[in-house]
Amino acid sequence: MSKPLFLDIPPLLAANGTVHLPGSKSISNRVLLLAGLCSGSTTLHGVLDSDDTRVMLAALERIGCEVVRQGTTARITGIGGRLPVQAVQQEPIELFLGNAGTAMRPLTAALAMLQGRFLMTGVPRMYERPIGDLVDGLRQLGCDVEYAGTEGYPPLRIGPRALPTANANANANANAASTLFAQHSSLVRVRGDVSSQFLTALLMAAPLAGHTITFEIDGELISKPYIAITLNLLQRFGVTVQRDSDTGWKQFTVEAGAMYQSPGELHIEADASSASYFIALGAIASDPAQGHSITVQGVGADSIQGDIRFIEAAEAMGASVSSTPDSITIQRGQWPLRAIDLDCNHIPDAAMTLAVMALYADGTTTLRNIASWRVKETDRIAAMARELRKLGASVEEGDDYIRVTPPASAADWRHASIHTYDDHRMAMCLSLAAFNPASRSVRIEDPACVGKTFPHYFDAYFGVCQADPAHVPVLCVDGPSASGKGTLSTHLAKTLGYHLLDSGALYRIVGLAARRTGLLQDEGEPDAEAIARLAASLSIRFADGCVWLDGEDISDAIRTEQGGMDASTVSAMPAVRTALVQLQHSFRKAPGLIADGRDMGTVIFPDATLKVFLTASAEKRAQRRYNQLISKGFAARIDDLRADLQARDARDTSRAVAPLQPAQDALPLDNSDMDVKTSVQLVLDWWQDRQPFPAPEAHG
Ligand SMILES: Nc1ncnc2c1ncn2[C@@H]1O[C@H](COP(=O)(O)OP(=O)(O)OP(=O)(O)O)[C@@H](O)[C@H]1O
Ligand SMILES: Nc1ccn([C@@H]2O[C@H](COP(=O)(O)O)[C@@H](O)[C@H]2O)c(=O)n1
Repeated sequence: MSKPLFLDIPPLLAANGTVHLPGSKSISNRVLLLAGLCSGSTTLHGVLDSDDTRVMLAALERIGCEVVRQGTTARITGIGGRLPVQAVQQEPIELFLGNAGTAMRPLTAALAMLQGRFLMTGVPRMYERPIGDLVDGLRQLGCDVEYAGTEGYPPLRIGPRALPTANANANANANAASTLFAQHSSLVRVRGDVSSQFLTALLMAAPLAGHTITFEIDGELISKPYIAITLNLLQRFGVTVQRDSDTGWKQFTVEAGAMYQSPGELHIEADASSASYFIALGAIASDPAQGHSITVQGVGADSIQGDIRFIEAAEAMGASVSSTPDSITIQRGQWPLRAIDLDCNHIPDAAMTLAVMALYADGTTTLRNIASWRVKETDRIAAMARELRKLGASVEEGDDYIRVTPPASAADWRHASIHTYDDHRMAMCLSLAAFNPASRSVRIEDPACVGKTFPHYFDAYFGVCQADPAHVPVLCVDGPSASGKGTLSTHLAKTLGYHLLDSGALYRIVGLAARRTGLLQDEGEPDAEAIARLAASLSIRFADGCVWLDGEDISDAIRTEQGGMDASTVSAMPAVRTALVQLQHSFRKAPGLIADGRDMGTVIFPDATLKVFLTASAEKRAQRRYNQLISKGFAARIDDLRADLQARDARDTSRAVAPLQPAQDALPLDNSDMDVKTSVQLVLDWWQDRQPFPAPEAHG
């Protein structure tokens, strides 16, 4: 199935717990490139695994670096400042960089300094993000960079840099050319007021020039903390950048002879911009009176990232924050939050989070000096204004500011389907709106866009958020054996981003455990109370797509036909059913639950939002089970399977407690002649009909 179209977040109440953040995107992509330009190998720990780092790694491999990845560790063997022979060719190598500004800009600068031909491409939004100032800077250094589409924007065509020899475009001549070049020095003027990534890109590429380069900044340099990260990381790779003695932000010099030197190993700290969502979460929803707090691990007081200063802004709004060198703990301080008026130039990315915190403030919040928002993944000022208005806020926007006034009262909050503009930060920021005092649910469209920097954001978020179970939506799928409940439920859970309860698995586990302990035998009457006590004592875990009993993976052991019959036997015991009720209720957690079984809609979740009673003819079900077993290499006879199914159905339907029957308000679905895709879509349509949001449009 394709990417989920939306994620519906139910009203949330509180937040408490610890979050382990992924590595910083800014640091990951910088050090990946620096490692790729070095000689020898560099082992990087804590590398962010996301869309933006994936395109960088793929590009490095294409230009000749060796990349070995294991989890969050990457070992990069670099090109030693020179393209391998196979990369120096007539036909350009296309490097697709998605919407990753942290890959497009520095890679363009580095490759333009070398002797190859490249076509730098990306997604359509990348072609709307200006790059002209970087290209101008590179051309001042003799680089051959052309626009392959619109003037001033990617895609870009890169050719070999002009070297001061008659026949300069072969690698073999590069040494001689560099010697000549080393006697030169260049002065390059760079605009500093559109994106600091241009200067970052030029500084990172400067050692490749082979001569001294001084960069002079035109206009006020924005996002200085990102330049500070660049300077810090260049230093760790052996490159010292001299700065002017006036402000330190007007002139930067990289001397001839500067060379990248691998630090051998380097640990990447967690992403401070990603921390901002959890800092805000703590400020909004971690009430110290209830003993709640949010702790963010992996980034703290020692961070080199500018967005760490988001803490100061959050404190100004009322958050109570304490830090260690590599962690931050946040609780609610002042409530409601305090409205602020802040110049956000120093925290351009994290400042978006303040715009959503402003929804919970005691007045109007103004965020200034944020013009760079307009040239990010989307026009973030316009996007933020539009989406906050949907929630009921009053928003004023200017070229470089946004002013947010929260909804006047709880009644003024509205259910909103938040469009995310393929911008990860829109999705993550706006998820915080689910703490609204009106208990309105919030829909986040295209939630997978968080993959740009934080692929497991929503798991981390819901892992520390609490909701009133009564507000957590449940979709029940009940029906007889082999009707396709598990298949349908799995697809629904994936599409809706919900948890999954396979209640049949619980009875199968109890059946297996009862048989193993001798409480269930082919002959004689089993002791139901003893089996119920056993059921209550089991340590059951669903993780990594497997079912675990006391640390043993029993996924296959419970799936046999004998397992189904044993489950059916123990499930007819009232005491066993009672023993499993609380465990089943504990699955009802934000953002929602798909519950698969026999009595989900009748007994366990009678208040479910939607109940589906799934059936298919006995012939079809037997045939499906037969196909299922044969495909797994098990011997099976279709007549025996049909008889087993019918025996199981008869026992499930006729038992005294929680018999298999449709809930009164269940919608029947006979999928005898329906494929999986059609039945999934039908149920999703029923689900959508019960939501307060308009039907979503498919996105690309
Ligand atoms: N609509 C459908 N059309 C065709 N095959 C289907 C359909 N739904 C499910 N199947 C297939 O039928 C088999 C049984 O489905 P599944 O295991 O989901 O049923 P179930 O109701 O969960 O069974 P049980 O109650 O025994 O756990 C699977 O191989 C599945 O791929
Ligand atoms: N809510 C439920 C779910 C299952 N059972 C019993 O468990 C048996 C196995 O279930 P599967 O869905 O995994 O096949 C089933 O035959 C039922 O007897 C139940 O009682 N209530």
